[in-house]
Amino acid sequence: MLNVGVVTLFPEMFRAVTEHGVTGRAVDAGRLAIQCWNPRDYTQDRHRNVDDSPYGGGPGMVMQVAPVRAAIAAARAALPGAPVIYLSPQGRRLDQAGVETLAPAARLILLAGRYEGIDERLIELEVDAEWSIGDYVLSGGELPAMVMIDALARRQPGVVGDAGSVDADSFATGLLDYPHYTRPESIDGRTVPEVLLSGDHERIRRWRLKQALGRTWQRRPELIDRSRLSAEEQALLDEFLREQE
Ligand SMILES: NC(=O)c1ccc(NCc2ccccc2N2CCOCC2)nc1
Repeated sequence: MLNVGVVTLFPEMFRAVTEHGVTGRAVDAGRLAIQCWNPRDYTQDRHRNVDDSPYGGGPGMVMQVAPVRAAIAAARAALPGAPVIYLSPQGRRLDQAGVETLAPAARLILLAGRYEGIDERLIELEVDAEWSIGDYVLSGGELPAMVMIDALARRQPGVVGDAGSVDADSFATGLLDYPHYTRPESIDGRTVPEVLLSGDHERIRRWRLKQALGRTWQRRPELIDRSRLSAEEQALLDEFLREQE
């Protein structure tokens, strides 16, 4: 059971993961819980202000400490011991290995920033880890939080139907995915590779591994350390590359 507390000004956004697909079913099955805490509910002023002008000037506004800190405190009360993760461009780059390190956590609190960011003292006082989903700037931390929730939910037992499919997930193998096909057998004259119609499961396994290795070598060679490939993998990659010549 993965229990996630999210501190966000836009709780409605998280219906994207709680009401749809694999993550929506995980919520229904009680394998995933997402509860949002809105800093605006912890403001003391009539205008429910959560931002203010930046010291030192410059464009935009900065999220104030007090309302965010109070929302985090409420989340901590509901999720004792949960680490607080801040999604930001300054964070550690999230990859599948990073997902694996986070997956064992039963409880997490995710902090989604808006405006130009959050007062640095909030990060010093409350944040345990900063993570980034990639080197690009978004309008808020909500989509990165949902990316992390989805990736972590898939690692929870029973969330993804066929457990095998998670292990075979590309990146779970450290490789890109092999090509997938389904009916009809021919589309605009393009047919399905006959090996996939052969029923020969060993041949199909080898073909898929060859495709994964070849595509990874061609598109993301840095993901492959040839010295760590098995003899079979080396042979399949060579065969793929020969066929490409
Ligand atoms: N790569 C990521 O994981 C990622 C995460 C969040 C994010 N944005 C929210 C945010 C969070 C923290 C600091 C600044 C900001 N931004 C607020 C809007 O202005 C730009 C800076 N963007 C990209």
